[in-house]
Amino acid sequence: MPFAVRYPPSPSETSLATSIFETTPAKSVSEEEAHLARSAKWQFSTLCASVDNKDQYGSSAVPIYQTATFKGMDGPYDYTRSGNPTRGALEAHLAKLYGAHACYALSTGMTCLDVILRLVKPGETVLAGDDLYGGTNRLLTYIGTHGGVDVRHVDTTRLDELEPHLGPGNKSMVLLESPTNPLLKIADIPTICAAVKAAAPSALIVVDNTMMSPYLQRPLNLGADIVYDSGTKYLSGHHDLMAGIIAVGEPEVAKSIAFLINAVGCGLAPFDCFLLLRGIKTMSVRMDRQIATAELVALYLHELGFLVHYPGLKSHPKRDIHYKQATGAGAVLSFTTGDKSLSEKVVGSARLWGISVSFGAVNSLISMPCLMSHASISAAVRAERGLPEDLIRLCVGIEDPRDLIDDLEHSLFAGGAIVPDLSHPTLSHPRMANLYELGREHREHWVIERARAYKRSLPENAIQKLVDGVKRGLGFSSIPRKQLANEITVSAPGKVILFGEHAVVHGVTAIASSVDLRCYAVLTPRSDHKIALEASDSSIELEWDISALPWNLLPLGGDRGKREADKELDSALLHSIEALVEDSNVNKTGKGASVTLLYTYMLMAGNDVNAPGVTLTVSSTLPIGAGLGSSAAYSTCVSTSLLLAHSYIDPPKNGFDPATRDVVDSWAFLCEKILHGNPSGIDNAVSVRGGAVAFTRAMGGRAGGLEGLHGFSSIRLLLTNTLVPRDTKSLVARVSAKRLAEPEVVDPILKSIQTISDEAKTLLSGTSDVGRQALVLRLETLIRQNQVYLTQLGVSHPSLEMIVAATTGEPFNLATKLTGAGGGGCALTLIPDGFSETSLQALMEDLTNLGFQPHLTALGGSGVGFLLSPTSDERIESDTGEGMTIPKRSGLRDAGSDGLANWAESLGTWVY
Ligand SMILES: Nc1ncnc2c1ncn2[C@@H]1O[C@H](COP(=O)(O)OP(=O)(O)OP(=O)(O)O)[C@@H](O)[C@H]1O
Ligand SMILES: C[C@@](O)(CCO)CC(=O)[O-]
Repeated sequence: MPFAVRYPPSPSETSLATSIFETTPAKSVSEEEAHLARSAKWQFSTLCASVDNKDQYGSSAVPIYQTATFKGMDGPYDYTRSGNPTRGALEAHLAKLYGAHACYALSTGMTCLDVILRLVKPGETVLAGDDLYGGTNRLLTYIGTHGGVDVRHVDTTRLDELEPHLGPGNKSMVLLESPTNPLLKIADIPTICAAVKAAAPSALIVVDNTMMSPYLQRPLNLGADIVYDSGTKYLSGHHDLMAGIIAVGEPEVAKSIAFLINAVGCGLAPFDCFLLLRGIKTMSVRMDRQIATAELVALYLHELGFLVHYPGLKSHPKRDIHYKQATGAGAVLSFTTGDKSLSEKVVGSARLWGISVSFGAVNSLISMPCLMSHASISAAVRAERGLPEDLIRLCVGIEDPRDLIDDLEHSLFAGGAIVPDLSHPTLSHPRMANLYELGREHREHWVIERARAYKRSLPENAIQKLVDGVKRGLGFSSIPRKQLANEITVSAPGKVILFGEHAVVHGVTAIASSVDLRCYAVLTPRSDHKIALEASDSSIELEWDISALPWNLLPLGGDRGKREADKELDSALLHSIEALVEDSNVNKTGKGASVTLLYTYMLMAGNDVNAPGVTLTVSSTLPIGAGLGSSAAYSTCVSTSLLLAHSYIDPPKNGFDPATRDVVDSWAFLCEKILHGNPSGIDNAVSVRGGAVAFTRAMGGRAGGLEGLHGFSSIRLLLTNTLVPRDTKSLVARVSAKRLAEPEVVDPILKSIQTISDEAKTLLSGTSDVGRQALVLRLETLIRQNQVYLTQLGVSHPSLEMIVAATTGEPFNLATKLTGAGGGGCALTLIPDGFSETSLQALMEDLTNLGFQPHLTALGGSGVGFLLSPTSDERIESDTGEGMTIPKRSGLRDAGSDGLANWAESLGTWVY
């Protein structure tokens, strides 16, 4: 017996204070067994309504045992903190609903998380989501900073983001939620549970099921160990009490939870248990109505052209996964208007929808998560986690859907988000006898008709553009389509970071240089009004109808005449493009590359009523995802070619002038935000401008800095690719999460890296009077120090450590660190001037034998390049003897990685 306490009676004991309540004569064993067999098949609503109550006076409702203590020594109860009959009845009832070994009723949903987190010991890891309720985030941050727990925020709806954090030796707790709140992202719970258990058998999987309740989803059956649910929401349904539920599948875990609840004293008070029991009886009936109305509200907003997050909508990218694990879409949805102040006006105009936090009650609620439920998460972290500031959350109650849609329509109209469509036959909406008596199709028809009487409010010129765009897309426009006259051929280099990766994201200076590996791209005109992407390295061949792109979500307002890119991504447009690309059968590389191309194309086309159809063909000598800035080189190529195609910049005759480079850089940075999440901007800065730089990101009102370094190019570096794939976006997010959780550990590391970069900057500025040999020795020391700090930041990898060991030990005695985001990818080794060729060959052979790919790189070199005056296209004779043009894109496709640089040179004159 591990704990010397008396537990509250467990539901499996069906004790329910039998000795206190039992009055009716005992049934025969066979009669009781037959009843149990039949009741095991009861439907959920029957289970909700039938509370097992054996009151001594036959009371219909479970009595409230409003007492702190119980007399005597032998009864099942002594003190209400440890157990109470009203709570016992509630817990037994909940265990049936959750299909749990045991359920516990606590004072709030947050208390549940607090108790569960006490199962984690200092040094262990908690993997939590990145779309989280603000209160959850607050408590996790606290246990991260005060409990010595390694709390990491990753997108737990994505297995590939979770997996790198799991390991058999890494005792962890994984917190899942599906759908997430408030973005309604879906995690494939059974698949994630199975993968977590396979990779880390000792991990405890915890699911916050509040958005679904046991009516729609029972995660213990899907592989979870512990489930919690804020009883304040659907279970109680009336917003008149606070409660939390923990449901557990295994007796051992149940014992620990019971111990903690008793020790802390956070069991639910008897009166609240009574209220919660009462609420549960009507849960499925309430929720049926709430879900049916939520579906109508989601459809209504979708029809109006808003980006709506709701798993019940056909457009939800993970709708199928959701319905495999849950039986309904729930009654919470969210949408964006495209503008924060517009959203505030809409929310402020609501009357029937109460402006309030929380959800699940019979009354409908409207809120702006960034200002309310998620306000305790800083704006920067919200942005990092992709929570749009203009997001409106709707929590649908049981009011009549006609009134709810009426009030929402009024709010959207009063807030300026929609305007009446004067061409629509009627703006009056005759009330239907009873919407719920109509079949689903009729209900949806009512909603769609209603939405069609309005349209999203756009400034006049934007409406004209939209109309033109639609006409063009449908092909009955008289507007002649613009076509690119020629192919546009561009290239851009990758980069190597010598000092300061990751720290640079947080405002520390980093030192980097372009490398002799490049991405090449050809933008080819096409006449079928499509946009296509071909990437031969990654076998991508995709195309989209330009008219099928989500033009209605193009951000409005702002100065669309300006050439520079916006500073921030428009989340509504981005999500919609992601959903479009999600449908194509393509890997992660292809998805990122496609979303980047389409997003950039659309934003630029927003200024051009007549955007041309194009195919972008890319190929790269850079390894993708290896820390050498392949994404920045790709981003620079996409930006430059599209800027030229949309006539934002002129074809450079004598090379790119600084102002044009700034324009290209601003777009490349926006592309990097799509691919990276939270890039510092160093990779695109180097790719666009070439050469070597000291880069400091502009942050918190402080101006950034970009300084050319001229003592750099003669340094020889060996780059060794571990061939371990990884994702910059999640590594950057991991460091941010660590900083959030452990600022006292991370901030001093950042400070030390700043000192390293400061010294390196002086050494490499070309003005340092330190002798060459001393300079190289000093750089080697700085490289070793930087690697230690990167390891402490958690971004090294066993493969990188192997390279460090192979290069730093005898006989080579070199200095090595990871470069770029780490977690695999590449290591860089400084090759001092006197290092013999024989030793270098031996070293490269050793590294190759270890399974790595070493590459001696030349540093510095040109930034973005443009093929100026192409030699006449290669011509070949066809069978008929007629000349046929071989487009450059075929040359690019066929050149192969090794032949790319030669192919590019053979084309003609490049300017940079
Ligand atoms: N040649 C290419 N073709 C298509 N997409 C590419 C190409 N090069 C890069 N990308 C895009 O960039 C992504 C790789 O970006 P990621 O930031 O993970 O790696 P990296 O840029 O090589 O490393 P780092 O940012 O650490 O230097 C790919 O998944 C893909 O979407
Ligand atoms: C890891 C990082 O510092 C470098 C990636 O090449 C991220 C960035 O600066 O954007």
